Order: sequence, then C-alpha cells, then structure tokens
Amino acid sequence: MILTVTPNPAVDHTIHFDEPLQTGVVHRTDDAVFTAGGKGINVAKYVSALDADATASGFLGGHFGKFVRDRLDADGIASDFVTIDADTRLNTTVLAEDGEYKLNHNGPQIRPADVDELVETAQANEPDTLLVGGSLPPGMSLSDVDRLARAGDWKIAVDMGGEYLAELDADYYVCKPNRSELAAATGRTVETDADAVEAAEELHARGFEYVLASLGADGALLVTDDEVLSAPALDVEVVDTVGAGDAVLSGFLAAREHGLSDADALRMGVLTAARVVGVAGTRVPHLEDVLTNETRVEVTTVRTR
Ligand SMILES: O=P(O)(O)OC[C@@]1(O)O[C@H](CO)[C@@H](O)[C@@H]1O
Repeated sequence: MILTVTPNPAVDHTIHFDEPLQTGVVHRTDDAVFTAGGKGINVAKYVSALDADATASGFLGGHFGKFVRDRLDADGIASDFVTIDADTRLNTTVLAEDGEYKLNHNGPQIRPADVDELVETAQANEPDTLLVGGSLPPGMSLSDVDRLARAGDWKIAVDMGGEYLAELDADYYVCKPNRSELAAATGRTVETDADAVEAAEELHARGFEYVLASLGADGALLVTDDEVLSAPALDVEVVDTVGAGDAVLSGFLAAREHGLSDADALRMGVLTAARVVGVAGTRVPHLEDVLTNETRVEVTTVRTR
C-alpha cells in the first residue's frame, strides 16, 4: 500500500476566463471547478485510479479541510488525516487567454504535536511506500520529513520543491523534480536535455535510488543505478498542467506496485500525465486502460551507467 502524506493540502479552485486578465476590471465567468488537492492527495487519487492501493494522509483543518475530506470520501479514496486547529488553504489556478496563473497560499500553522501525530498515523498504516508530496506549511521543517522517512520500514518517495530536495538527508527511494526543481536542487542551469540528465544524475549520486524528472512537453527521464531512460511526452490537447508532475510520479509508483519494470514505470508516468493535462485542475480522468490500450510510448536508453 502507498501512503501519501500531504503536509499542506488545498482546495484547488480552477477558474477559467476567455479574456486576458486586467487590473481594475471585474472578470466574470461560470466556469469554476473545486477539487481536493495538494501533491500527495493528487497522487492518492491518480494511483487509486490506476488500480493500486493508496491511502491519503497529512493535515486537515477548518471548512476547507472538511471539503477535502468529504471529496475524498465521495470519490472512494481511503484517507487517514491528522486534524489540526488551523484552516487548510485554498489555492487558485486562473486559466485566462493570456496564460495560466497559479496562486498558492503558504498554508496553516502546524504544531510539533501535529507532526508527532502524523508520524504515529504513518506507522499505524504500515505502508510499503510512503510518499511526501508538496510544500511544507509553517511550523514544519525538512527534519520532520527525514523523521518520517526513518520512522518505518518503508520506501520513501518525495514530490517536493528543488530547494527541499537539496537539503533532505535520509535514504530516499525516488524523487520527482521538474526542470526548475532540478536546477534549484543542484545549482545548475537546466535548459537542454543533456543538462537535465546531468542534474538528475547528480541527485541520484546524492542518494536517491531513482530520480524521475518530469520535463513537460519534453517528456520524462528516469535515472536508475544502471541506466538513464527517456520517454517523450504524448502530443495531446492541454487544458492545464496542474497535477501533471504528480501524474508522472503516480504512474511510476502504481507501476511499481503492479511489479512492472523501470521502463514500463516511466512509460506509465508519461501516459498518466497525458490524460491528466486534458482535464481542468486536479480532476481525475479515465485512467484504467493507461498501460494496456494507449499508444505505446517508446522508452529509449540515453546512457548505461
Ligand atoms: O504549494 P505546493 O504544495 O507546492 O503545491 C500545491 C499544488 O499547487 O500542487 C498541486 C498540483 O501539483 C495542486 O493540487 C496544489 O494546489
């Protein structure tokens, strides 16, 4: 079972305008979607849709926390959250004619006792893989993530910003940086595919067993102990890119739960992301047939190591 820990969940509010945004103007629309979000929660939703066993955990509080909990229940996603006194946040994505605006709140204050309860919750669930996804709310530090990593006999995956990846200390199974997170984690400039490979290999050398880099329209890379694999992105219509990186990691983790190879896990990541970018916000698209019925993505070996 995969336990996904989202320290900083959110109600994701995705709102669409057919015009460019302007200051001093009231823009109005009928097109708004509210979903339960936060990177770990998205992974729980996508992994469950990929027929792997997942439970969502983390901190929830207030009305938005109740919304997230109720939505997960309604969608049949197992959950085991720590209830906090402060309010879970609301994150807004504005899709306008002039682009995609992402507005994220830093989140509620977490107390040391909340972290203790989270560690106990993780231990009680006895997952074989524990994923920590997304930003850390005020009051929670990277040493708390290392503590979670060491608190049980599980493989630990992280879907966190590059500035976090640079500082983590425990032994990690997999991390999933995007291009800018690769740059932030390594201090390198990451523009070309070759730059991405070198930065991902540097992270692997720092102790991540797998580095799964999501590169948007350029697909994804997987660095393993033995090789560097690459998979192109599918050419699909993009509604928005929210949750795309979470989808790449979800495909990878679900494939590992199903006992698939490294190449198939990378392929499943890219195929899952191709479906997720086609729906608004972090809604879950149809994913059951992702590996069997989809055009096969050709995975190539960039280099053996
Ligand atoms: O502020 P964070 O924790 O870095 O990111 C949170 C978030 O933007 O990421 C998800 C998409 O990946 C959304 O569901 C959510 O709103």
